[in-house]
Amino acid sequence: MPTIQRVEVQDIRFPTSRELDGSDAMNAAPDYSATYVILHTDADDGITGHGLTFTIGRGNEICVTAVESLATRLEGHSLADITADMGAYWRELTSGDSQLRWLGPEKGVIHLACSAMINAIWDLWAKREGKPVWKLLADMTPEELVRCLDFRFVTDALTPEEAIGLLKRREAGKAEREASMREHGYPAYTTSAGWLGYSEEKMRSLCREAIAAGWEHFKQKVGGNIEEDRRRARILREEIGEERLLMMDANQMWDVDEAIANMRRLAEFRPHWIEEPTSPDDVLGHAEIRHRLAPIGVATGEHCHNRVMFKQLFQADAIDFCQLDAARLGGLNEVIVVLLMAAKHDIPVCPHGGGVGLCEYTQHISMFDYIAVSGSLEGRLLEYVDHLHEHFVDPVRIDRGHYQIPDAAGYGVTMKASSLEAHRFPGGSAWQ
Ligand SMILES: C[C@H](O)[C@@H](O)[C@@H](O)[C@H](O)C(=O)O
Ligand SMILES: [Mg+2]
Repeated sequence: MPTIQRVEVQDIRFPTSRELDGSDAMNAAPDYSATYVILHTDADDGITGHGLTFTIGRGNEICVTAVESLATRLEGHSLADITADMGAYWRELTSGDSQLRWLGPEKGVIHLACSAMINAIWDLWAKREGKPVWKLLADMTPEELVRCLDFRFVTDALTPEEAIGLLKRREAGKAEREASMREHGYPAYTTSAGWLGYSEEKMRSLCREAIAAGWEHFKQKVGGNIEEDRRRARILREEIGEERLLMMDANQMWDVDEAIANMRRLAEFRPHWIEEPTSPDDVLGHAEIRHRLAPIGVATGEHCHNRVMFKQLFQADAIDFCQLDAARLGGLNEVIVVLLMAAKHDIPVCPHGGGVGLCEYTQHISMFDYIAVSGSLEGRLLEYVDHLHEHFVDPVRIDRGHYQIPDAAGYGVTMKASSLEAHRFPGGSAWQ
């Protein structure tokens, strides 16, 4: 097994704000960006580990600096030593340097940086095993998987022994579920038609294209002027009809009472869920909204920064859908802890997709979740956003609103060298 010799990090940005792709009420004009990590080893097999975390433009350079500050905690480690006890290494990277930990702890820029690095390790590991990450995980025994996890701060909700029990109860049927993923793929919804900055004409034509391509579930951005939200909801319902699902996403715009009042005015459009109705840190606020808005579901997670926050959201019965983020949690290890807690609480996980590379990551997470953790598709939909996939060596493949199982070895976010070159900030040609 090789030794990781060098952590390379790049500031990669895409000028998505020019077309208002990805725009919402809180994030008016994002430039989808990646703090992009490449792990170089001493092996002569040409294999490098690629990981990224997602930001929306300015400040990406801060995240790049955070990776540079953490790099010496990874350089010089052998992959074998890391993977032999990855739970221990995960804790070492996220908490081993108490001065750096002070910047979080386990949240914010420093945790985003850990995420990019940890996911790059998984990519390297899976590429060397010749497997996609979902398969690397699904082929592990419960004990091997649990050894990758750090249960610190969540043992009151989930112990390693319980986690092994949860995984064992899904061992029967794994092969059948894997076969079913290969045949049918994983069901998804699309956010691409509903960005807040899009005109009525653009929304209508994107809805029509999406329906023709087989999409059944749509998400709308809300949280602007409530009359405008209602107008856009009416347009979307006109286009998608009464039967297809419509989700709404307020991107944290409202106070608790405001969220309830506004959603009551949007209820006639029959939203399946309201996403990020308020501050992502307000666990009890989400519980209150959920209680008062039922049967409209409450969803959150793209800004939920660690397993402790998710633990509380589950314990407080605050959410109906867990939208964990592959690049905001501290990489795949922490994602799996959240998948297990969600399974214990019977909360469907519908990961946050989009950005740059998030769909490429989350397909592995949801397929692994189905095969080995939850064993169910009920209430579960992967998010799909139709931007920037052309920059990846192995982009996601969608057929009739379903993600097709990824076959390429690794964690999916290896970008084409030409794309990295063109989008390097500020020198790349996309920024001239
Ligand atoms: C700024 C981003 O595009 C967000 O609007 C996006 O992540 C969104 O919340 C989503 O749920 O996909
Ligand atoms: Mg969202």
